[in-house]
Amino acid sequence: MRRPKPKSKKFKIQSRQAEVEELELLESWIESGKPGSGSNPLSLQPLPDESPVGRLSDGSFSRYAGCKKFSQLPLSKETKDGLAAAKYKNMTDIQRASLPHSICGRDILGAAKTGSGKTLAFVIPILEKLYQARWGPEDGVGCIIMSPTRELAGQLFEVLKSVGKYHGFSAGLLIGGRKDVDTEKEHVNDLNILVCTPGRLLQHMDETPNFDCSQLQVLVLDEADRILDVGFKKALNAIISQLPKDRQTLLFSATQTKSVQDLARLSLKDPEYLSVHEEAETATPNRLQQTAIIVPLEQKLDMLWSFVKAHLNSRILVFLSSCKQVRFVFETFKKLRPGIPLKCLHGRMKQEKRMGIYSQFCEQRSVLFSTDVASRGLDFDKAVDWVVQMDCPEDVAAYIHRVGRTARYLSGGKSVLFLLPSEMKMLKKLEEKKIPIRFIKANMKRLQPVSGLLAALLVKYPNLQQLAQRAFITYLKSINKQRDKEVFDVMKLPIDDFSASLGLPMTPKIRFLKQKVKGKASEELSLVQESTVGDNLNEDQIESFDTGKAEKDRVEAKEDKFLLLQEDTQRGEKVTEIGDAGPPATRVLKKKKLKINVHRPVGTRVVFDEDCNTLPPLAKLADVKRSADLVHLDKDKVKQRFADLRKELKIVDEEDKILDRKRRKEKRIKEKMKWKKGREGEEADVGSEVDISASDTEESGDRVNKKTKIYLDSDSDDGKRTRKDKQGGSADSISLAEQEQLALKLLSSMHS
Ligand SMILES: Nc1ncnc2c1ncn2[C@@H]1O[C@H](COP(=O)(O)OP(=O)(O)OP(=O)(O)O)[C@@H](O)[C@H]1O
Repeated sequence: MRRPKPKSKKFKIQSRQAEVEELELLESWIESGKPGSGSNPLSLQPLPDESPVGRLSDGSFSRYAGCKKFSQLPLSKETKDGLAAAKYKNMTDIQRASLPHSICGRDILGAAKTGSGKTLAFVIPILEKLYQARWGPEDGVGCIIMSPTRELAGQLFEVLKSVGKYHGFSAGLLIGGRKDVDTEKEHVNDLNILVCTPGRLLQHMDETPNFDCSQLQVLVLDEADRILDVGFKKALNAIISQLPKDRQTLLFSATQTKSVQDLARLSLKDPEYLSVHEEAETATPNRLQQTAIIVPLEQKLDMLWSFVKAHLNSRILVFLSSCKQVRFVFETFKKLRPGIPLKCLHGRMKQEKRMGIYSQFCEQRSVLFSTDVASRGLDFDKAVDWVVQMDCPEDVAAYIHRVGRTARYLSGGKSVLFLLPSEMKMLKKLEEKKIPIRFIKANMKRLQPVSGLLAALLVKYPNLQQLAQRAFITYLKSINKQRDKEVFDVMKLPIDDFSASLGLPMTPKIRFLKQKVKGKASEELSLVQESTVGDNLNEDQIESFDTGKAEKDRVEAKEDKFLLLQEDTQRGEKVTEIGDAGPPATRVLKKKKLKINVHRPVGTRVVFDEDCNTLPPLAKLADVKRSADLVHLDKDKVKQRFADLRKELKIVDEEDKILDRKRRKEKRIKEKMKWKKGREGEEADVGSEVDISASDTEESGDRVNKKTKIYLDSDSDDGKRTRKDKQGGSADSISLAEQEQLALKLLSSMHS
């Protein structure tokens, strides 16, 4: 039953100052073991629970913090019942350390190993806060829990529902990719607790009429360092600017931020930094067995395949660096049928599918290929046996979160990290951060090569070839983009072998690599690198397929670029280069270096000049294209540019046709004239008719056929001219009937 609500709203919306005073009173009360005499209503309220440990022992705060069971904490009966129903009895380290502070309303910076129960460490205090404030449906949004990914938000929502089921609060899950945003808009103001991703929350703040967070009591950032990262910076700043500053803020992560700037952004006030495993020997769960293995780039797929085949009874989570990598490995392995269900998860999938895959993987023993979308926070219901990092994580924090998907809470788990010989420095970095990782050598004898099979698959399924090319490009791009240049060096990669290992018949070319190799324009190159770090370039811009022809001239290069860009727009993909005439900005011009050339595809039309010399393809467009040279443009402009270029092409085609027709006409006229002269000769000497045919039957037959054909051609192709000639009644011309008669005569003479 709900307790009666206080009449004045002032009661629950206290100023920060009042809250601090209240906490001081509460603390002094706990310390002295006597209720404070302050006038703050909350301090006079008996705590909801009469737990002897919280109040009646020696009353010390540390003893209060030393409680081991939830039942010992001064929590509401509803929360306790919820915890008991979900079978949570004993607190984990982070819960024991943080709850005594957080339920008193303090800001918390909580850090603890993965799988150590940080979720409850913030779910409990928000329930308690709203409970203490007697929050009701009409009070609107009282708490916001933010998560960097949709899947994690969904998982947090489930925990909240299970632990908070005896409370009367309303809660909603607001995540991107869901179509029912309009329904959400109708109800969002009635919700007390929002579990959301930053993007969706901001969308509601921007679009939902009367969306109101002004009464917010608690803000929680799960995976706080990730949400405070550059990727969410704009969204988060916009959100924070719309939230009241007088609130409690709880930040949790296994790799917590201590950046003063971050804390200032969130207006944290005297936060409690609680890093429960800081002194621990390892930064990762104790039950996690971690190994690293050197795998040359060209053997990674062989190694992964061999690993999967050797662990058919395990639940395996494989991390790759990009969506395209994930898709390629998933699609090809699926066709090769390893003998275990395969699944994939990445950010470009539809939300329902993502959620479906997530729950299927929880239920079924399978292999899940995933990007880092699954690297943080996810608590797969049934333990993941293996975490395989096929591609090296970008830093130690990413490593910790990835391996943290296994060995959660009390369960064990194993992980393996594939390292390229050039990435060995990562091992040192991991060890420096107290990650106990065992370096092992792969047993190459047991390796099952798969590249040959992939090559065959790529021939059979052209779409796989495209996927392979894209996977190739994105991988190299991802390495090139990495900030840690000590570990990641794209120049050290065996590019051709890597391409072959994906089953590609030839190595797609990447201009930026080529230039690096040549060592030309090193200054420009550094600018390219600068501009590509953290920049989501369209990978199709820099990919091409090497047809094996080595020689390319400048014109071809330009044409190729044109063709490539045309392909891109036809596919409707993002094109960020090419543009109008005019001097491009220096920095943008450097991006030109990322472009690569596509060889002219087979079947490209060859144009001849009047002397029958071949013209460079699209020479007429050279000027146009020159002017279109590489400035950063938006998609519409690029489309417009292509429309113009296509028009130009049409004009060129028309001109060619006219020229061709003219030549053919002239030829026909010449032959006709010749034929007429011959006929005159025949008419003059009728007796020679038989002689001619007898002396050179074949030739004459040919000639007749030819003549007949020419006649028919000329009639059909150039009917107008024939009619005109007929009308003109030229002395040289003969009528159609005459010509037919003549042809028949010649034919009958041949037969006879
Ligand atoms: N007090 C507890 N008693 C029993 N199980 C618990 C307790 N607290 C949490 N757990 C369980 O431990 C697992 C991990 O919890 P949780 O997801 O909160 O970890 P986490 O620290 O947030 O991990 P990550 O850093 O990966 O986000 C969950 O399955 C959860 O149900």
